[in-house]
Amino acid sequence: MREYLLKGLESLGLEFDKVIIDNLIAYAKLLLETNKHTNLTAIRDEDSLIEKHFIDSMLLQKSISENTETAIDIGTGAGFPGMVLAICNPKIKFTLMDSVGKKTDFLEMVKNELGLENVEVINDRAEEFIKNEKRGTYDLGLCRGVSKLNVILEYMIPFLKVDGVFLAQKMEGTGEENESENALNVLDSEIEEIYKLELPFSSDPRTIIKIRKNKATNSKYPRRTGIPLKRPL
Ligand SMILES: C[S@@+](CC[C@H](N)C(=O)[O-])C[C@H]1O[C@@H](n2cnc3c(N)ncnc32)[C@H](O)[C@@H]1O
Repeated sequence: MREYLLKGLESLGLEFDKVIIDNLIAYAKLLLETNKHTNLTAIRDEDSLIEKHFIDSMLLQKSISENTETAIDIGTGAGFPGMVLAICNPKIKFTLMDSVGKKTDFLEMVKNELGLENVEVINDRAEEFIKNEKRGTYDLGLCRGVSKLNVILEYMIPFLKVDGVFLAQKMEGTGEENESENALNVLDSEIEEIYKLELPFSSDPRTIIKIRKNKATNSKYPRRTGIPLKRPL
């Protein structure tokens, strides 16, 4: 598992010290172990887990600005991409949020086992947690596999500081950016870059959409819990 991870990182041009690699491996082992009795991910094979969850999360690493102090991962599930990036970036404070308790219980266990002081785990929905004085407080937003772009924009943009960045991970060719024009306008945000990338072993294509928040968000967003999904902007 370690060799496979190191080979993947090398092909992305990334290098981390031994403590970080040890933590990533310990996290992967905890996930494989916990997944035997609690369903956290459908990926059970070690190499696929490393490529499709760990390396996939690290595709974002080079897009994280050096000035980033705070990050939020909405719908982090078993910690992708947020827990991986928290381990790789110990100086950034990460909030890892999910509405499903068994997932946040697992992340709390990983945080404690690895002694990760830069990680806060929250069991809540984005539309509720925003009420906790968290509006406009994050430099970086992360979200993978939660919903369509026009839905997750409404969850995410209110959390970001003005000038903050949302790095949305998408499968290639969904064209969701075309359906998101209204959401981007209403939330005073714009697409700055679209990166087309590949996973190193399977060559599966991946897209990262870099979105910048330009102005403070109107306090009516996000709308009530469930509405962003039911009636996307
Ligand atoms: C398909 S999983 C993706 C998990 C992880 N990001 C990944 O890529 O492996 C989507 C997750 O988003 C969470 N979720 C969906 N809507 C949410 C919301 N409004 N607030 C917080 N979490 C949400 C679900 O509980 C679920 O764990």
